[in-house]
Amino acid sequence: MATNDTVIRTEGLTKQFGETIAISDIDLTITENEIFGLLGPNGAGKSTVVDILLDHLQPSIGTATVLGHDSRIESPTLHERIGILGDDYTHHSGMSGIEHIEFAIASKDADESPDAILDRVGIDPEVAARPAGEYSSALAQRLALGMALVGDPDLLILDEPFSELEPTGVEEAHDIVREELDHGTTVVLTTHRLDQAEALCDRIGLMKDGRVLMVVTPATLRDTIRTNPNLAWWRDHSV
Ligand SMILES: Nc1ncnc2c1ncn2[C@@H]1O[C@H](COP(=O)(O)OP(=O)(O)OP(=O)(O)O)[C@@H](O)[C@H]1O
Repeated sequence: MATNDTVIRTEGLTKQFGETIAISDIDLTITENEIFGLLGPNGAGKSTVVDILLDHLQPSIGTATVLGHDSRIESPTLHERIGILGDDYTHHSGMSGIEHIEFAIASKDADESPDAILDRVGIDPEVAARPAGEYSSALAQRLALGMALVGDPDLLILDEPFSELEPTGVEEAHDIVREELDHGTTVVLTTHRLDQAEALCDRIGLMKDGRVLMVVTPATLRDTIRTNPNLAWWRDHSV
């Protein structure tokens, strides 16, 4: 049974695209105030899980409940409680960085200072005034993280959020995610980087071929991978 502090619950979650089974029979319970990672190789099904949680996709079978709402039933206010950094984020090339943050603030009916958000993600005012079309991929990902932080979300969903960042940027982004957790935000993130999941997450779901093979803690992650014959992929791809 789900408890009061359950933020996300999936039961038998399955998604098929034609002949391809993208995810199969996924049961997950993610609770308040944790950073939960979905760790797996390309094609494991991480983004499909995220897209169902965000109601961007409908499951073929099974259910997902997010902040108490069935993901299949549209909720007009749920988006205001969730911060999203998708793996396919795009910016409007003619709009400046600060205009993107102002747009996110307006769309969430939030009351925040764009400058404070930009400062948190390390974009200085001069850069924020430039069109996002001129941004490097790392800067664009910082801006996307900033947009996700708008509105002090109860839930942050981050799909490969650090893929474009340089090592110091990754460290800074980890700090931001931990600060969000300290403010009571639950975080779900996907990554294919074992070291990043280990450094940041409280619990980690190991995904491969559309299944969550097991859920481990960072403390047990490497030992589990070393000793479990079903987890050979991670042994060969440990960073
Ligand atoms: N719209 C779609 N149509 C057909 N197949 C899809 C679609 N979306 C995903 N898939 C397939 O479903 C499987 C899971 O893909 P998914 O993108 O969820 O994996 P992932 O773990 O997020 O990988 P990546 O890190 O590469 O995004 C893959 O085999 C993928 O090709």
